[in-house]
Amino acid sequence: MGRRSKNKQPPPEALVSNDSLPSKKQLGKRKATAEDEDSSTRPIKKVKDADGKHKERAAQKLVAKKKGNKKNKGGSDTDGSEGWEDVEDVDELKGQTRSLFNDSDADEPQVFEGDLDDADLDEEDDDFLRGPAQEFDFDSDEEEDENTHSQKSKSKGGDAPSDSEATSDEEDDADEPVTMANMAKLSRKLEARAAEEAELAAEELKALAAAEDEDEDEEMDVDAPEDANGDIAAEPFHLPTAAEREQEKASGGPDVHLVQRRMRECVRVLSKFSKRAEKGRSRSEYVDQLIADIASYYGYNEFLAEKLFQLFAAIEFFEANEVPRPVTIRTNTLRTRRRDLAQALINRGVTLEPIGKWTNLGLQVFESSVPIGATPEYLAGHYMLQAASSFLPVIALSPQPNERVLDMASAPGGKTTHMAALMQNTGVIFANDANKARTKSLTANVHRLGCKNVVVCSYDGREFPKVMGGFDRVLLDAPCSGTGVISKDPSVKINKSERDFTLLSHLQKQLILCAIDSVSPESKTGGYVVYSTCSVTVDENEAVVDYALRKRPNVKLVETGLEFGVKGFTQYRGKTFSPSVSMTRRFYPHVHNMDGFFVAKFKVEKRSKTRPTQSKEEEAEPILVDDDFKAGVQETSSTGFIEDEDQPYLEGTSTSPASSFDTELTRLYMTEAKRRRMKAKGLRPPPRSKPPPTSKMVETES
Ligand SMILES: C[S@@+](CC[C@H](N)C(=O)[O-])C[C@H]1O[C@@H](n2cnc3c(N)ncnc32)[C@H](O)[C@@H]1O
Repeated sequence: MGRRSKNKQPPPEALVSNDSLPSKKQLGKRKATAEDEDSSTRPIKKVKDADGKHKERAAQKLVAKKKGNKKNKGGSDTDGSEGWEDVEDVDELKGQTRSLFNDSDADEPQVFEGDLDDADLDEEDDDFLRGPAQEFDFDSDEEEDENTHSQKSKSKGGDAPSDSEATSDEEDDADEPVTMANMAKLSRKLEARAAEEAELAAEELKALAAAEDEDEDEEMDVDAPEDANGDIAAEPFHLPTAAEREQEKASGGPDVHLVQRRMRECVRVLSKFSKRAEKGRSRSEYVDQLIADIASYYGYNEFLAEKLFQLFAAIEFFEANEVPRPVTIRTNTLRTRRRDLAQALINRGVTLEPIGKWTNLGLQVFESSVPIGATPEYLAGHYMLQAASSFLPVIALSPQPNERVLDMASAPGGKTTHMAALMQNTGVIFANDANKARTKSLTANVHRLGCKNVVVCSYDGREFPKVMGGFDRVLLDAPCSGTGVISKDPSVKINKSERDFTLLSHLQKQLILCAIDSVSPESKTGGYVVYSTCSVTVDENEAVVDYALRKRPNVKLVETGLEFGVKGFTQYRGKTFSPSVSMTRRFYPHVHNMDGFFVAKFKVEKRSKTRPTQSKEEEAEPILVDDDFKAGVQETSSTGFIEDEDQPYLEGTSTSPASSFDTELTRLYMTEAKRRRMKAKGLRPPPRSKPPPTSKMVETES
């Protein structure tokens, strides 16, 4: 029943500047092939090293490669770690794939802007991981950051710099005992030194990579690439023809080593297509082969492999999905303080550390001799087992004490209970979820964590604000495809089709308009909506946000207040979104070591009399809710979009739940009108059999 954590990964990397991408040092080594005897199964991937030292190793390796065997760019390396796919290979693939489309077709994916090597990653966080957790002094919640730094000082204290590196100041510091008084000073020094070191290392890596690239251009015979073991292959690489691919499929698919090599070769060719391509072969043939190999190697259906490859044009995302994300917990400040919780868990044999500077609630669990989901502290509601990414939308929404808040899709309540704590159990949170079965775990969490300001209810989110409205803030953590959480739920790799994305996007568009309409523009303290998903696709994120901006001219995007994350796309594969969409934030497993996530924050203002513009395309777009379409929605209605004629009813919506009877009558009336219109257009109207929502309030108080 409990969850036993054995997670040795670095903590979620949070201190990345908005436009930046991971540098080489972020990437670990992965065992790619060693255990894999059966060519039909893909290799088990393991993180070999996450102790924060890969930067040096990467640099050493580059030096070694440069000095010695330039041909050793493949599955094994020369330092005895046979079978470990080299960090740089993955990185190189990425570097190369980033440029794959530079001179490519018109529908070039807009991926990342900025230079990989410019990423300002705070490797310092990794240094936490080396110190024993028991040394942590969670002195006071107000001084979390200081404590964090002190731990760095402490763990670094035992790890004195080499003579050549240490400045006299640092030598002094190394001897100086850490006290409350000098902790901040020491910590600042250590940080400055670490930043300097990181900068130097990054520069060194850059220089070495550039030199290596040059050497490769000059010396490497492109017709004599290495095989999976890094040796020169007897045969030059040949891109299979369509007939050969068919033949390969018919004979049970290629050997995993061959797939690995082919992926590497395709990336290499695509990065310098005119120089390296086989005569008569097109770029798209290489791209197709690469996507097919990614699909078979990582176990995706080809549709999703292509969709995700278009988004990232790199394989790191796929790699990161093979590794579990860090186990993290959120302190429930309604019951305890983080330092007390940390101490209690440490006493039980749990090894943990603060997640990062951006949250003073989170702890990352590395190892535990007790099931982390069944400790007395867990049962007493001192914490919630919660992915770090799940903190983000609540931080962005920032609910205030005494406000009236709607959590439109809330089960199992990770974010609801976080909001209740931020609101100090004041005001009211309506925690809604369309799936009544899921409200059981929501209710259980609400009780366990001691939230007294939560009303659990179960409506289709699209029934708001007719059910109730006038909220100060609304969180819509929307149902989504889960492409950001593939490491947790690998079934996503094979069970998502194009139709799923189309239907999900429709549902999300419906929900977001209802979320916006549920907010009171007159709220004195708020007037905000946060939209979030655990998906990385543009259809479910920027396209939904942009749609809301077009359909609701009374809302605008505002900054999320999150210090990290990649900017949302303003252009993607021929689509252009509002420039303000760059204020949204994306989070990636391979960049931030947290689940893939998306967060957008809107400010809702008063409605003007002017009608929103509707393009021809939108007018023609019928919103059909398919009976078969579940997508995590088990109890949905099919009311479709709130149309312009809904406005009088929306504007008349009372903030009192008691008015829901009137609005329900209205809804039924509207549904009938809509059914008639759909029939007139030759469309199949949804079934009538939905029970009235007024019966759906769920008891929370025992
Ligand atoms: C991403 S999960 C929410 C997770 C939750 N916010 C948390 O932090 O624990 C999405 C939820 O949306 C619910 N859902 C799906 N369709 C819905 C709809 N039409 N209206 C309201 N909720 C819906 C699902 O049952 C699911 O629990």
